[in-house]
Amino acid sequence: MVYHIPWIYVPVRSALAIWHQLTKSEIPELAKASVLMRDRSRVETTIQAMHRAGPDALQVISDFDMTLSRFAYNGTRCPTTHNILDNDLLINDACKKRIRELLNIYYPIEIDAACTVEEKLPHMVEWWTSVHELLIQQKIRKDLLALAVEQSSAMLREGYRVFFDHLQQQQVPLLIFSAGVGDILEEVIRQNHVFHPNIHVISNYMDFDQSGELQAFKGPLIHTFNKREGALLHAAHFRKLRERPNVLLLGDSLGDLTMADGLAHTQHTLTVGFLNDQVGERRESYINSYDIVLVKDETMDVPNAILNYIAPAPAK
Ligand SMILES: Nc1ccn([C@@H]2O[C@H](COP(=O)(O)O)[C@@H](O)[C@H]2O)c(=O)n1
Repeated sequence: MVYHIPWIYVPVRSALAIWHQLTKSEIPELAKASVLMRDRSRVETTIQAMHRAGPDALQVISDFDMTLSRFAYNGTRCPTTHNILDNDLLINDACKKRIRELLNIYYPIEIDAACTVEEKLPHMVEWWTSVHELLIQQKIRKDLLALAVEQSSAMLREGYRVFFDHLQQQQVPLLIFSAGVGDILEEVIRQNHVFHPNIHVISNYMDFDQSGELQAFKGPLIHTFNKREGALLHAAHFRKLRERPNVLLLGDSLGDLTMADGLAHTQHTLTVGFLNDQVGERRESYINSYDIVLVKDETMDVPNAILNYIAPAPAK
């Protein structure tokens, strides 16, 4: 005969219900329509563990283009850091035309859900290399970069100030790991007044000659799908942060998931992926790869709410 012991099962059930309720009430943003999760329980358990460990155990690693910066505003695409260079101040019409042709050839490959990373790799190297060579031929002037950023329609995601300021106040290190152009991304965050001392940038930096003209790009090329190699090359940076084993990782490409590969030891990692483009085709792979997927969400609401729970601002 099987006896049901309700006083065992009922409390377990209600404990689970309270658990879900707790996270829902602490982070109601997770119930936004734009949020998709493959395994809500894993997300909740990870967030709770990171909350218990607190801000001193945390570091944030984020991609820049289309992750911290907006993908679109009022239905119009916002520029990437490379696209910001598409300005009469910096390059001539023939160069603009060629860079746009290359974008039309290679961007569809970058986001093609039917293509493997291995298949994409040579194309990404070709794209970045060709564009950088074109930019070098233009002898872009360093002193005009700030003006080009000012004249561009680049925008950081809604809620960016809370994100940057909160991390700075809580002294949580923010690594911005970008396959874009480092000089430009720094200028974008500087002009938005959020280039705080807790920020470290790994990116493609321009090398200017003595007269201030672009002569090369520094260091090994970083493209969307080789961030793992880039992370391993910057082992010294990651070693400095070994006392912070919990990682909040933000990206917009599956390649961004390797940005934390330079860390020797991690305890808890929560990955948040912005799915901006080709949503239908890429939804499944994003849900299978990121813990939280934000579909066509131009805000920092969810990362901000998670950070506010993991690393709450001290009560005033
Ligand atoms: N010539 C190029 C090359 C790349 N892009 C885009 O920039 C993004 C940079 O990568 P993040 O790691 O910062 O996301 C990438 O997604 C490319 O689509 C470009 O616009 N022009």
